[in-house]
Amino acid sequence: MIETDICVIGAGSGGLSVAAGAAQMGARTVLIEGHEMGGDCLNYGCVPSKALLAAAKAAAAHRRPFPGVAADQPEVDFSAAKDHVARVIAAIAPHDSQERFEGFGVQVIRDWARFTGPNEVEAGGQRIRARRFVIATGSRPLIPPIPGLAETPYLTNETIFAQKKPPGHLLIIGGGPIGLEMAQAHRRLGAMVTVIEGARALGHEDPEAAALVIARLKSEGVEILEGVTVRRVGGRAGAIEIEVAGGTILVGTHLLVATGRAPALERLNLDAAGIRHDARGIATDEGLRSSNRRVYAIGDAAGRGQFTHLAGYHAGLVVRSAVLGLRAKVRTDHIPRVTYTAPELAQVGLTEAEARGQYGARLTVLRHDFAAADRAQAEAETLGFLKVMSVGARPVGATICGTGAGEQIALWSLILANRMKLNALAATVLPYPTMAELSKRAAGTYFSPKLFDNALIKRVVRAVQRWVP
Ligand SMILES: Cc1cc2nc3c(=O)[nH]c(=O)nc-3n(C[C@H](O)[C@H](O)[C@H](O)COP(=O)(O)OP(=O)(O)OC[C@H]3O[C@@H](n4cnc5c(N)ncnc54)[C@H](O)[C@@H]3O)c2cc1C
Ligand SMILES: NC(=O)c1ccc[n+]([C@@H]2O[C@H](COP(=O)([O-])OP(=O)(O)OC[C@H]3O[C@@H](n4cnc5c(N)ncnc54)[C@H](O)[C@@H]3O)[C@@H](O)[C@H]2O)c1
Repeated sequence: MIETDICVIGAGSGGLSVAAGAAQMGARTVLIEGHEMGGDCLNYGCVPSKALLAAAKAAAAHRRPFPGVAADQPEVDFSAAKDHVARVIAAIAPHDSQERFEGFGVQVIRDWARFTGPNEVEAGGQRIRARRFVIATGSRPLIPPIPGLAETPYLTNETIFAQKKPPGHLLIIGGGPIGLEMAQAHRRLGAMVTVIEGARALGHEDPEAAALVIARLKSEGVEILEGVTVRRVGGRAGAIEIEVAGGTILVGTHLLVATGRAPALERLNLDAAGIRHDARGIATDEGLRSSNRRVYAIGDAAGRGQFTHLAGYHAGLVVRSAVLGLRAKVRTDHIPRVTYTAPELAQVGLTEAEARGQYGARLTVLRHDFAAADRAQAEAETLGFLKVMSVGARPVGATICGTGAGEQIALWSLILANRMKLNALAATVLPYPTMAELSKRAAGTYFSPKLFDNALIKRVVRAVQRWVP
């Protein structure tokens, strides 16, 4: 029997942050991981996908004609690109390693944890009793009940990055962030790619921004079928067949299923601890506590969104509450998200449609095309736009679509997180020429009519000019 202050289940983005914080602040901490340290993000998610996209971007840069520079046909070595992916994971892995966490004083147990009572779990042949538990078990691929799928070889995010040979023709079911990032990466690395999306690709995103991404992928040769129902899947490795509504049969060599994620809760025996949950995740209050007050849930397992930075944010709140005994209240209005296709699609706060629904006529949308930025002209990267949703001078959301959107959204994340007004940007001096200037220009667009189309100001200026020596 181990007695501890904090027991964290799952050593991924969320669990590692809680364990590191708790142990370094002096709480006795146990961390239980059933599979690989680092969780999905490091091993099967963000890290390998961004590394593969980076290799694909390098290939695309060769193909891109630039004024005065001829494009060429790059020689793509798919297996070397995969070696890059493995190297990146290996470079980051020590940061998430058992040794590093043991160095912080965390007791790490490598096994699957299951609750045996309201304040006890079992793992590695030991019983662990804790004052507080944190469930950070992440999510797994949600596999839809498509006839024939279970009998057909298919890939998910857990297996695609280990493929060393390039797929001849990759069929992807699902046009969300996973589907589209993998579609572009594989297309740029030489594969034929077909995406079959049942509804709208990137359907949660601003439609104008999603359309820009989809148009670019199509122009690079990715076939994207939207509003298409998959009726049946069949075939064998190297010869996959997908029958869609209408009877058309799509043929490819490999199949990737990217149709969403389900919280990974099955091994936890949650009922033994009285922890309420449903298909979306563990039910939590605004302090991230479950129906069992000793137990918190964070990250993908909490069903409030699936991002590494969200899991990290949850972890910070739990350290505040469970370790320091302070009040913690979760916010959602300042969480950004980025789809790392080219162009990137970045969002923080409300989209235009959401903001219109909430604020109606009080909403002002400040919009600028990338082409308006001198830097975009210099880089020949003029495709894209920035849109800021503002109620009065208080921004409630920002959408950026284009090269570097994921970096540019940081400014708006800062503004929304700190509930700053557009005045803060107007008072900021940004270096010229940068893409960030577009953000400042959005603030300028809000204030200029108030300054330049204002009869009172004109009268004041005339008076000042008359009387001031
Ligand atoms: C292909 C892909 C690309 C992605 N790209 C991005 C991105 O670019 N940016 C971004 O922000 N997010 C991205 N995500 C999402 C991101 O990976 C997740 O939101 C994040 O990993 C969630 O962190 P977590 O701590 O909740 O879970 P995880 O990081 O998945 O960690 C959960 C851990 O718990 C362990 N576990 C599960 N059950 C038990 C048990 N009973 N006992 C012990 N251990 C257990 C698991 O083995 C796992 O290691 C991506 C996801 C995928 C699939
Ligand atoms: N860049 C990032 O931050 C990043 C990258 C990848 C994943 N993620 C996270 O992981 C989550 C999961 O990604 P995802 O792309 O798997 O899920 P998703 O839920 O975002 O998208 C899945 C898509 O599949 C479609 N779909 C579902 N069933 C289908 C069917 N039977 N036939 C055809 N289409 C079907 C849905 O309509 C949807 O558009 C994301 O929502 C995100 O939170 C983040």
